[in-house]
Amino acid sequence: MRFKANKTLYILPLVTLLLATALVFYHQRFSSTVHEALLLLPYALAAVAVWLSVQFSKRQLLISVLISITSYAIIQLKLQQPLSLPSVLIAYSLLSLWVPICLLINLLVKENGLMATSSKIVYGLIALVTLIIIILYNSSSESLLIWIQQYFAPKPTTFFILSWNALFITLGCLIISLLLFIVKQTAVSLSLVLILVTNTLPLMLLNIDFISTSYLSAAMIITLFACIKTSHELAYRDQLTGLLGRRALFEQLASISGRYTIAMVDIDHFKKFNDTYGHDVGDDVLALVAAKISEVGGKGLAYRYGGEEFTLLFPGKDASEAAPFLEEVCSSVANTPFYVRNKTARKNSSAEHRSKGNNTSKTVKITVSIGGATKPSGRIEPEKVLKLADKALYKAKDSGRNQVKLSG
Ligand SMILES: Nc1nc2c(ncn2[C@@H]2O[C@H](COP(=O)(O)OP(=O)(O)OP(=O)(O)O)[C@@H](O)[C@H]2O)c(=O)[nH]1
Repeated sequence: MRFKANKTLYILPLVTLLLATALVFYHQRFSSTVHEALLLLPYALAAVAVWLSVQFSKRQLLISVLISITSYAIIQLKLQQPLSLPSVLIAYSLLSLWVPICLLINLLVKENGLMATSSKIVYGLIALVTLIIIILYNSSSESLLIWIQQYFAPKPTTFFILSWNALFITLGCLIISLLLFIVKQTAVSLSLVLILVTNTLPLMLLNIDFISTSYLSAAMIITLFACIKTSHELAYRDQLTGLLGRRALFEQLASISGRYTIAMVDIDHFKKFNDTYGHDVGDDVLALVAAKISEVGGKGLAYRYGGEEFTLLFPGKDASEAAPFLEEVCSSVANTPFYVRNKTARKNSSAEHRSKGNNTSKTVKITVSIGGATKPSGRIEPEKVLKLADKALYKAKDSGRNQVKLSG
């Protein structure tokens, strides 16, 4: 399922990051009781974030939360002493390696739910990395200390104390997470970028008071936001087409005070199409038509109404103003060829068949009929406007399909 990012995707995470930064600067103003309570905040938020990521079966979010909270606990329990102490130095250096490596493994394996085989591989790899780190930490060997000091020792005299090597690994991870976000543009992929940032800042600027509490609380809030956004998408988006569904349409209609035009769009002879090529090919056609419909101009909003019916909504426009955009949608669908292999070819698509070039792929023309209606003046229920648009749609069907008819 893929949903294009909109502005709301960025606002809450950015506000959270700003608040976390403000907390770093102004935390001294709080009383010691508030201070104590804030130290526990990441744990409380992590508990809720773990619960929600399990509910939504989001392995990437769950692992990110667990890594973030483990990092926070280690910073609080082990790294509140001078880095010049060998055990603190080793703990810091190993943590600065463990966090980006685990986040990278989590990021690189596609999200397929908590119990998918790919997720089990992620759990196994992270467990292995963690085990190696624990063994290294407990080995207390001289050679380990020398190796760490050579490659991953913090730079206590500089502002950013993270070693160059750890920084390079983190930057590599950041670039990959940014690329994934650019491609996917989802709340989850954005949260994975920001979780990496909020985990890295406390390690880079460890000497700044309250930095881990602030930014790792932010990491948890960003995860919670991604979970909530995911649940919202599940409730409002149609999975097959990625369009908003009927619930979103009625909420939008309830919020429009002025005039608007509604158009019902219906695929022609879709039953015959399903019967000839099968339901799966029918689903592909629905997705193709949805993609065309969502390109509508005139600030029209596209929804999947249900089945093979779609709705276009033009706030502030009457039917004559919306008509050119409806005509455009109608001809754009009709002019887009749909490639399909017929039913028998799909069934018999054995290697032998394909090697003989017996792949009977053919082009099918898909058309839609559209009926539009403007909200009449006065207090009119949206359902009544939808009925008028439906009547106009029947007119378009009766007049030979592949055309637009307007009510009245
Ligand atoms: N593949 C697929 N088919 C669907 C889906 N939802 C509804 N349909 C099918 O859409 C078809 C609707 O057919 P009808 O309402 O009889 O209309 P039509 O065949 O499109 O004919 P006209 O509207 O008169 O041009 C039925 O065969 C439904 O099974 C879906 O999500 N996927």
